[in-house]
Amino acid sequence: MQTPENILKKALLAGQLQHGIWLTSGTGILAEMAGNAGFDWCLIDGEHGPNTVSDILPQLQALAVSGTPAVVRIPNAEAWMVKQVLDLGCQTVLVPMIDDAGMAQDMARAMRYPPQGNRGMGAVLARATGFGTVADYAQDANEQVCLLVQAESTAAVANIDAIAATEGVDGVFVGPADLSADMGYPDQPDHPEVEQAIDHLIARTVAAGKVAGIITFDETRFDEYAKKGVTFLGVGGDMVVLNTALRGLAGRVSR
Ligand SMILES: O=C(O)C(=O)C[C@H](O)[C@@H](O)CO
Repeated sequence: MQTPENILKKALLAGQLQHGIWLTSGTGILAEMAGNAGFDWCLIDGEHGPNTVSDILPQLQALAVSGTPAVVRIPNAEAWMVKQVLDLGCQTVLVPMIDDAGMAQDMARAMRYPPQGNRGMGAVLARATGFGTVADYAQDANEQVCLLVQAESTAAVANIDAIAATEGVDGVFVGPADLSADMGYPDQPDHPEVEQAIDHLIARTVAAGKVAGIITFDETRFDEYAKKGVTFLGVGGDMVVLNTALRGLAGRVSR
């Protein structure tokens, strides 16, 4: 058994637009459904979804069966959280609220084994190596992991060039909701000043040769972001889609 190739990282680094869905149900059954739906990736959200590592495992297993690459967003920029999800077998990690290059570098180091980083050795005990089946995991893992950091504050806007230039950061994901709140426009990601900041973050990330990402639930904006250079494009959330569909059906049949 070989270290699995991170096909999502390969596609993103090749500049291929990859559409994905946020998973916040916390269940393997929804992960299985989303994994078989046809998205390029599915993100298990540990920040805003009820997803502990015990909840993440069955979702990773369901996505592995579907063949859809998994991404895990950890709740906070903590090295121990990175270690847990990588050892679970996740290869692409999204880290929220990265404000400067120092934070980005800490996460880049947590993602990789020495000498590039300080990820603890122990995957031989874990699902990432098939519990010791993958012989060369320690040699191959650094190349296959993918770190996406979130720029979603005024500090991140000021520091975007240093964040994007950080070695070991593969991409920068813009968080419109948190960015708008930090700019003083909560729940107004479409505010002109927020839009300007979003465009700046995307442009500087692309200029640095890194993967640019964002999420929007507005289907009319997918092409716009793609034209700006976004390749890691979130297009919705599982529970929002389900809630909308349920309420729509109920509304059509209610007396
Ligand atoms: O700040 C944001 O926007 C994000 O980080 C994405 C959100 O968490 C996502 O759930 C959509 O609102």
